[in-house]
Amino acid sequence: MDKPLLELWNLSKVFPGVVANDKVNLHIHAGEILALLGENGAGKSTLVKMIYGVNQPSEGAILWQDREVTISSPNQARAMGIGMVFQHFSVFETLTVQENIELGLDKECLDNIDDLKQTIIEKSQQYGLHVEPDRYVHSLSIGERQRLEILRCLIQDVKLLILDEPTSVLAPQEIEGLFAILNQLSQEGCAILFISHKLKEVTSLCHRAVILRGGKVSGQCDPKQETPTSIARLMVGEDTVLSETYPKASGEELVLQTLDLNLAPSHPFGCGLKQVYMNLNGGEIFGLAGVAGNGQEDLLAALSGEDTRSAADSIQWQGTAIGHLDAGKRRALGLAYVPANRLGQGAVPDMTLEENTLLTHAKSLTRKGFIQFAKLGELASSLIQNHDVKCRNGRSQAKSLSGGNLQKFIMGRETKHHPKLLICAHPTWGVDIGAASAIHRQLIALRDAGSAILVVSEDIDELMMICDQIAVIYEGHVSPAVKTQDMTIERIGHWITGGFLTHNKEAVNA
Ligand SMILES: Nc1ncnc2c1ncn2[C@@H]1O[C@H](COP(=O)(O)OP(=O)(O)OP(=O)(O)O)[C@@H](O)[C@H]1O
Repeated sequence: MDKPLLELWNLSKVFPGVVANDKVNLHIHAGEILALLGENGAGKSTLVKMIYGVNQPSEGAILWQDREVTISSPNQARAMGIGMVFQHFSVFETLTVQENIELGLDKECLDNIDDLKQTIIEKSQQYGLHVEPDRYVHSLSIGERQRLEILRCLIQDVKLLILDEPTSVLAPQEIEGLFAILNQLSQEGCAILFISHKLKEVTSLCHRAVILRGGKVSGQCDPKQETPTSIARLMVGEDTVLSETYPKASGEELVLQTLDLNLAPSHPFGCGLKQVYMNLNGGEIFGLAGVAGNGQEDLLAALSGEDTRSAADSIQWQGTAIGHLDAGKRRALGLAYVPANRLGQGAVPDMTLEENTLLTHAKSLTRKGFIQFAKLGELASSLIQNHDVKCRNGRSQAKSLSGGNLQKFIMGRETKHHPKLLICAHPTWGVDIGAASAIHRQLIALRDAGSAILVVSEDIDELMMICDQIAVIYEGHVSPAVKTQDMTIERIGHWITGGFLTHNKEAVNA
């Protein structure tokens, strides 16, 4: 067999107080699709960041095409032919898609492209990525931003493409499209290093899987010979509960209702909201399915109070108009919110976990205007312990946590005081399979304690598992809600592309 394209020899990375990678040996051949698996905090992102030149190893060696190299920056990695799509996007909000791509290309690469705009359009069409070159990034949904990142790598001549959970916000059809591209790239000789918590994807796409545990390689397997469950067992051991079925519930008490909720798009490329009617009942989980970019962000902003442009009486809280109330006033009523964007919106990156706890629990943690630090420390520690958040302690900065661990922390913080309504976007995005089960149980327990819960997710299996009612959002329209036991995956698939619009009246009246 040929020499590997990339080899890691005893590669370690130590952060203050944390050994994130411990003597990792790993190789990948040209054309190979290698999965890198492991629980939240296992060290996957840290490892690939060393390959991409973001982090420098504390010890060990990297061999590229059989020669030892020091990859001192992402620029150097790109020049060598290594591309990476990050879990947290590294795009400039105030620039267009084309400008962002241009910034990521070195001069030599740019000189070889006659017309960048045309190239973007062609690549985008070729790979079904649907990204328009003139759109500003701040107007893109999370799914679209991720597609921009993928496109940016594909425009360069990549020999190794690293993808850190690339499919978490893509719709099923888009995932199929991406996999076709990845298979095509692999056949063309491009190596692919693929981090995912979605084990079904790993068994269908990857040629080999390496499992990390506590920063060390703990095993490897041929995913095509395994099932998602057997791989999960390799990752988390035998005792973790991986999935359950939950009895469906139906709630009586109406907590939040939208009545003809309309909202103009918040940016020129948005779709806004159109005549949205929704009932969120206590003791019930309401799931909203849909492809990213169909108005989910507008809806979440309108319901959480981040956007107060909607008519006051179009959002009712137990019969009182609240459309004009800001997020703080809605929180005071008992609304909690887990946004899609964990770092930046869900938590302030440079603040510690304690400070981030204070942000949404200020009322219970202050007396006469003074912060009760002892109480704050206790609360943050209990969130860390109860939700198995892997970090040093409550004084760790939010940005130092792995993606999944930060999500577990935010979920814990928001559910701590049994909100009357929890609005939750992508609750298990980036979370490992064991932690995802724990979050599902947490949501069900909250429901059973009487809270109303809205879950916005693109993971249809997840919605079918935990929700009591499901509706679909398409271009700012929300379909009628259907009891989960009467809903089918086929129907959701049909509605996701707007299939409910023509039958809307009949469905509502049914
Ligand atoms: N800049 C940093 N400073 C301090 N600790 C860090 C830093 N980056 C990562 N860590 C720690 O290193 C460990 C490994 O984190 P890493 O992000 O590599 O995990 P991961 O396997 O990618 O997890 P996830 O699946 O949640 O994304 C974690 O304990 C994390 O808190």
